[in-house]
Formats: sequence, structure tokens, C-alpha cells
Amino acid sequence: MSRPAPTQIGVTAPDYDLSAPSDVDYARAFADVAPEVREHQLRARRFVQDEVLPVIDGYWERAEVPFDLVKKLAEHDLLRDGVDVAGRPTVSLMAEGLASMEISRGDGSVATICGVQGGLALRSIVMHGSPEQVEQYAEPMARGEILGAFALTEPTHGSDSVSLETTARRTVRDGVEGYVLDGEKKWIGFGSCGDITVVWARLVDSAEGAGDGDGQVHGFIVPQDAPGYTGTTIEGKMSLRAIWQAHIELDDVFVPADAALPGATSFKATSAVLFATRLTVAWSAVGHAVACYEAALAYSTQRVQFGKPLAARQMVQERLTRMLSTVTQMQLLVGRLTELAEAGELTGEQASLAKYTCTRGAREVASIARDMLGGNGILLGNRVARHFADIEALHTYEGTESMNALIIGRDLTGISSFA
Ligand SMILES: Cc1cc2nc3c(=O)[nH]c(=O)nc-3n(C[C@H](O)[C@H](O)[C@H](O)COP(=O)(O)OP(=O)(O)OC[C@H]3O[C@@H](n4cnc5c(N)ncnc54)[C@H](O)[C@@H]3O)c2cc1C
Repeated sequence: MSRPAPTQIGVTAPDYDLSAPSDVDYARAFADVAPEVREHQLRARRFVQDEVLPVIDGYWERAEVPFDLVKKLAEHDLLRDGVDVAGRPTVSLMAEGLASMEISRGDGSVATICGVQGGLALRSIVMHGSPEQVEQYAEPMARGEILGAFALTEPTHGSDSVSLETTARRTVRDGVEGYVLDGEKKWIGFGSCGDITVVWARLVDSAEGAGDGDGQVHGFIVPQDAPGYTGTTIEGKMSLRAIWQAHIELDDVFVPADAALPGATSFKATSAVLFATRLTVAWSAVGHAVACYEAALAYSTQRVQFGKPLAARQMVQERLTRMLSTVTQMQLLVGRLTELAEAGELTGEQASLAKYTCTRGAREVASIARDMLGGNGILLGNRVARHFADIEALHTYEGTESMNALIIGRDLTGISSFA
């Protein structure tokens, strides 16, 4: 029997109007933010409405990176993820958090693009780089002219990334002092389609065995076109499909001495970058949850079954309340912890609590929303399915739910379960 040839299936238009953005802020958690903070949030919201939502489902379905959006993010000064860049306005942590919430409310891949480029790669250079490195990279990265990756995770070291095995050895090649890097990295955003990768590697003794390695984790800026650098895009992902992660092989990759980040000479430097981004991931989780909640609310008021809108049913109203309750708790938590961060008082354990609580909450809210949209809940055009899938990556990256629970557990009990 002949069967029809497979065709490219387009993304269906939404069945229901789920688009009207509003302030989902029942406890008025962000009602009193300064006007410039609010303006930054609204800039991100407008960007999502005008630039992201009209195109993102197609990119997601085709598993393509929206490089044109990267440029536009830069034009709106949203690509640097609030990281300080000379000559650009300082963005407060609250403003950046609210912007992350808005961008994730639109799409998780786009938010992750900002997180990788600004939050991880650019931040590593600004935090730990020499003045010359900052001068060379910061502004071009904010403009989106140089795309950066952050390579910590390895195929055999994910949660225990502190045990990473990628090595750096001092060497002199063609009369130039530098380092040779060897190893593998996995899950590296922009690692196959960017320009540079901040590689975290252990400095071990050189071939001469001169005792010139300290065994510590150091950071290096590696051009992606360096000989021996191979970045292969990981295919078949069911989450964050509009940003590529790479499997990177480093085979005898030489970088000159000035590629080393002078301030990144132990794993503490890596942790400092991750500490700064953990709260941002929590904000992103709030954005996903808000998107799912507002889609469920809109759908239940528009969808009629048994002669009435779904929203007229007691069970449906209870579920909407449950979702809003979770969203509100998440918002109050990230808002308060961001205030502590702005005062320089946020602890690592509190940042873990934010990530743990908000990614858990987002998963719950997305799950309820997916169900409330019935069959339409699995259609890309109705948004919830994309958020539902994307939250799975947030749940795992920048410290899994379990890892963050163990960090908090160690603080509560005084007993480390890691060793
Ligand atoms: C979409 C995506 C993007 C990413 N982007 C980047 C990036 O740009 N750069 C980068 O460096 N990395 C990136 N990562 C990697 C990410 O940080 C790791 O996936 C994460 O740290 C978890 O590591 P793993 O996947 O190896 O899981 P594993 O560490 O193998 O964990 C598997 C499971 O075991 C649990 N587990 C592990 N140890 C324990 C324990 N002691 N007790 C109890 N449970 C435990 C974990 O919580 C998890 O549930 C990305 C990952 C994804 C999925």
C-alpha cells in the first residue's frame, strides 16, 4: 500500500487568544519597583511581544537558533543579561530579574541565549578577566558580534563538575608561551556555533613534568576556530530546541598565555559565576510559570464545554487558584532574595533555595496548565507545551533540583551528603 510522503508540518496558529500580556502580580510583589526598573521590565516584555512570540514556535519546531533575534536582543541591550559593561547603563539585579522573567515568559531558548552569552560567558570575562580581555570582549559581546560559550560540564562530570578532567598544561609553541588544552565538554550552549568558549580546565604539570601545574581549575578563553577544537551540536533535544548545545572535543588545543583569565585560578572563580546566575534561573522559572498560568486562565474563560466556559467550574477555579498561589510564592521569594542580593547579603544556600523552589513550582504549574488545555495543550501554537518542555532543562541546568536540595540540606543539618 502506498503511503503519503512525509511533509513538513507547520506550526498551527493558536486556537485561542492567549496573547494579552498583563501584570501577573497578585501580591503586588513588584508594584513598588523604581521607574527605571519597571522600564527595563517593560522593554523586555515589549521585545517578547513584538519580536519573539511571532516567530519562536517555528524556530523551536525546526530546532534552529534565531540568530536574528540575538542581534535584536543586543540592540535592546538585553543580551548581556545585566552584566556590567563599560559605557552601558548599570542594570540593577531587580531590573535584570524582572527582564529575565519577561523573556522566559516568552521563550526559554531565548532566555537561555541571554543566560549563556551574558550571564555565563561575558560574566566570566568581566569577573575574572584582565583589563585587556574585558576591553577586547565585553562590548563586542554585548553587541552580539562575538558569541560566547561557557564550558564546564563534561560527559562524565555533570553535578560533580568540581572533579572535571579537562587539562591545561603550560607549553611554548613556535616561541609563544601558552597552554595546551585536552578533554571533552558536554551540553555547552553556543559551543558549536559561537566565536569563543570560556573553558574550565585543570592546570596540571607540563610534559616536562616541571611541577608547574597547581591542580586547580582555571578559566581560558578559547577561539572556537582554534585547531583541535571540535564542537558538535547535540541533536534530538526535546527541550530548549531553539538554542544549540554542543559536545566539545579539545585535542591538543593551543592558546597563548594571555588567553588565561587571571582571576580564574580555582573552582571558587567558577562557583562565583554560577552563584550570580542561579537567581536569574529562578526568575526565568517564574516567567515560565506565569506564561502557563495566563494561558490556562485565558483558555478556561474561552473554552466552552457542557454549555459553560471551563472557568465556570469549581474544579477549574481551584486549579487556577493553586497555580496563582504557587506563582505568587515564587515571585515573593525571588523578589525578597533579589533585595538581599542587591544588599550583598544573599548566601549561596539562599540562591539554591530560589532555584529549587522556582523550578519545582514552574514544573507543577506547567503540568496543571498542560492538562487544563486538553488536547490543545500539546499543540506548539498554544504555548504551554513549549514551556512545559523547556522547564525540564531549567530543572537540570545550573545545579539540578537534587543538587540544590543537598546544598540547602548541608546548611540545615551541618552534614554534607556529597562526600
Ligand atoms: C539544555 C542544557 C543546557 C546546558 N548548558 C550548559 C552550558 O552552557 N555549560 C555547561 O557547562 N553546562 C551546561 N549544561 C549542563 C548542566 O549543568 C548539567 O546537565 C547538570 O549540571 C547536571 O549534570 P548531568 O546532566 O551530568 O546529570 P548527573 O550529574 O549525571 O545527574 C543525574 C541525576 O542524578 C542526580 N544526582 C547526581 N548526584 C547525586 C547525589 N550525590 N545525590 C542524589 N542525586 C544525585 C542529579 O540530581 C540528577 O537528577 C546544560 C544542560 C542542559 C540540559
